[in-house]
Amino acid sequence: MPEKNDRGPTDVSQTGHDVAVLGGGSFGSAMAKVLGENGHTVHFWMRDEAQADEIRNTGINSRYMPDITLTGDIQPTTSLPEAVGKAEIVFVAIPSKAFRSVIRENSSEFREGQIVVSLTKGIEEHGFKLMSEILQEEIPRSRIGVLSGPNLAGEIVSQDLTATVIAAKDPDVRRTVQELLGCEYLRVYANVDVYGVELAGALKNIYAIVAGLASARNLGENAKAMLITRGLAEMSRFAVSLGANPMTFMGLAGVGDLIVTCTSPKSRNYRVGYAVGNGQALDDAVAELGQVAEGIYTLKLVKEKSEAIGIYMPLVRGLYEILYDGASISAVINSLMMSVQNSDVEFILPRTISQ
Ligand SMILES: NC(=O)C1=CN([C@@H]2O[C@H](COP(=O)(O)OP(=O)(O)OC[C@H]3O[C@@H](n4cnc5c(N)ncnc54)[C@H](OP(=O)(O)O)[C@@H]3O)[C@@H](O)[C@H]2O)C=CC1
Ligand SMILES: O=C(CO)COP(=O)(O)O
Repeated sequence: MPEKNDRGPTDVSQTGHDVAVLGGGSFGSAMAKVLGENGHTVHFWMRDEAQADEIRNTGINSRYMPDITLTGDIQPTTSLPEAVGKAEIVFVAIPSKAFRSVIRENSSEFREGQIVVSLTKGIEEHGFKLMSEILQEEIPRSRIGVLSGPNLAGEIVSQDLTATVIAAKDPDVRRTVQELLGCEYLRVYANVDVYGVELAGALKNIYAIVAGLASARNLGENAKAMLITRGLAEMSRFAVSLGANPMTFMGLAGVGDLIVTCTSPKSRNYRVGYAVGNGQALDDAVAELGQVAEGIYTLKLVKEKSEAIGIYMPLVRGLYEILYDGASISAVINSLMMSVQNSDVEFILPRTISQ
């Protein structure tokens, strides 16, 4: 007899499903809160016993979400096999650097046909793998989805109106996630371009750092609009060259997420850029943040990859020079402004090839 959730359409028409959230940081907490409020039993895995005890006893995750109480049936655990074993659907909010090792060490716990959704917006250092590709490699018998969009955790836990995107090839995965997460303050839109949605979420972190930096330097509102729009041109050029659908970048996971992280100090990547723009060393800015800013790693990987495949990414190159080569911010800005003037929308008018 197949297990309850092993095959066929998943029945989420009723509330009260068992779900797992892996990762006890800001976003794991935000998603656990939504799922708990939506009436589901949340097996909430984190590696720190003291943190699990605190949430069990008080409903508060004081390190990452000190002002929020998690309500509903939230069951913190430090046993990943227990969380995954009890869950019909698993959401993974582990930073990209640790994503593969956590999944690999526990790969035998995932069941055939189990829905596993990545919430992580990053790229693996070796091999330029996205999280859905890691899931495909490590737990190939699961059904994989990716959630991405303009989703600041701090706003979701305050029930501020939010929209997100579930990307999956399998329509049952899309429908299941829409029904599990959707509520009066959260709308879940669907996409089939898994690679594009996922890559957009990772790439926009780079431009959030750029925008924070520009804001610290008081470059003005026109400059902000220029950076966001040219960031969009650059990230879609790169992603399309790797097989993403350009139209995905017009959606919530593309321009939507770019807008929120490039305009809000609530974004950690923006905050890192802002601190560096004010003269703080990158390492100090990251240490002060105390949470993950995926963009600082993604930047290195995208710079390398874009050079390897010959894709022009002047903002990536300029930010890299500032963060990792000690270039002066004003020199980089000057060089960007004085480079060859080119096409606005290159899907309409191809770029003049000149680096
Ligand atoms: N916060 C947000 O607004 C959003 C975040 N995301 C994405 O979600 C992902 C997670 O980010 P977020 O929750 O914000 O990050 P945080 O920095 O808030 O938390 C990171 C979490 O990951 C855990 N962790 C780190 N390394 C390991 C490991 N080796 N094994 C197990 N757990 C580990 C940390 O545990 P510990 O405390 O024990 O170190 C902590 O619980 C990122 O890719 C981010 O881009 C996506 C949308 C919105
Ligand atoms: O991805 C996010 C919002 O959509 C969160 O951005 P930060 O990681 O920069 O905080």
